[in-house]
Amino acid sequence: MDHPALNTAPLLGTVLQAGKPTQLLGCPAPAKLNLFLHVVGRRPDGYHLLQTAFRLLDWGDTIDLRLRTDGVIRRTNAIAGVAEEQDLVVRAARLLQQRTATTLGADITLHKQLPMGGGLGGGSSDAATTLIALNRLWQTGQSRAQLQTIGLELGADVPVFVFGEDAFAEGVGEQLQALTLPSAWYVILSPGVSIPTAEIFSSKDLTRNTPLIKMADFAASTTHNDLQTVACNRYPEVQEAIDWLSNFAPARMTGSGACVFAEARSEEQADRITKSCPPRWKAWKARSLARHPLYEWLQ
Ligand SMILES: C[C@](O)(CO)[C@H](O)COP(=O)(O)OP(=O)(O)OC[C@H]1O[C@@H](n2ccc(N)nc2=O)[C@H](O)[C@@H]1O
Ligand SMILES: Nc1ncnc2c1ncn2[C@@H]1O[C@H](COP(=O)(O)OP(=O)(O)OP(=O)(O)O)[C@@H](O)[C@H]1O
Repeated sequence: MDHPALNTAPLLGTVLQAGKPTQLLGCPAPAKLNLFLHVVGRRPDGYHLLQTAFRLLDWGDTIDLRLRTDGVIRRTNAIAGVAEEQDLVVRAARLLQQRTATTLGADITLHKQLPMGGGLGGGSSDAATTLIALNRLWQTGQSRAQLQTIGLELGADVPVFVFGEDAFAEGVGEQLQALTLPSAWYVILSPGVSIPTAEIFSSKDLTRNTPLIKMADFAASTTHNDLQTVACNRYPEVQEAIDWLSNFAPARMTGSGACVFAEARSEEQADRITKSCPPRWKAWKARSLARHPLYEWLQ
């Protein structure tokens, strides 16, 4: 498929008398990959302690936000499989409204591109972009750290998108250290199944005792994704996709699946691999993103 370049220049829209934007259109919500994912323990509340490396991609959803002065928050378009009240963009907006006690609201339009239940963090990234962009639209003055804390209430994957850089993560994924990685092209393959994250984490077959590694040691050869074995046993399509992609480059699953990925040697190789993908699956190429496109919107 063509490289789906992520719009990195949201439109500020018309300006109020006070110089404040009334709409932010095309706000990017990039996908992530988990380059590796080790489950190293479990908290008393059932959440798992992880070590993982997050890589941001220049491919994702986009969100339009239009200011409302009546405090109402609503999603303006239908998204198959996600009811408005459950949508992380609506929940993120309501949480920020509540925490900052703003009287403002928003109409939110979500342009969904990322497969759901794909391990690409789509819903989490949508939530993070909503927090960052509404913080600007509503002028609610939250810092990056404050938005990361609010984001964690919505999901373990939300903070890294607010953090806005490739990161080595620990805890449940919220303890983040910036990671400097060389730029790279990836092929991402969706085997056409949607995998609920909770199902994989709650499996009795999941190993939860991978020894801790140091951030400096996370080279692909010494790491793996603990969730992959469980996902492949339950969803054979994931293993098939890994086997196929492994013909070209080392391949593994991202997050709790279902998508799998491999680093390509070049954009040309990524093109060749995506073009030869069997028709029963979808494949995309994507480039690493050094920083979240909205990084500068937070200090
Ligand atoms: C698999 C990853 O995508 C890796 O980045 C994340 O750990 C998942 O993050 P997420 O989708 O934002 O997950 P959440 O919405 O917070 O949690 C979904 C479910 O996954 C399980 N969960 C999630 C994260 C974690 N560290 N331990 C868990 O056990 C919990 O059962 C939770 O009910
Ligand atoms: N804006 C949203 N986009 C996608 N899914 C959403 C959204 N809001 C709520 N959801 C719910 O979250 C579920 C997981 O979707 P998502 O695409 O984020 O999974 P994922 O890529 O596996 O995420 P992660 O890598 O964070 O586990 C969906 O099946 C859907 O029910």
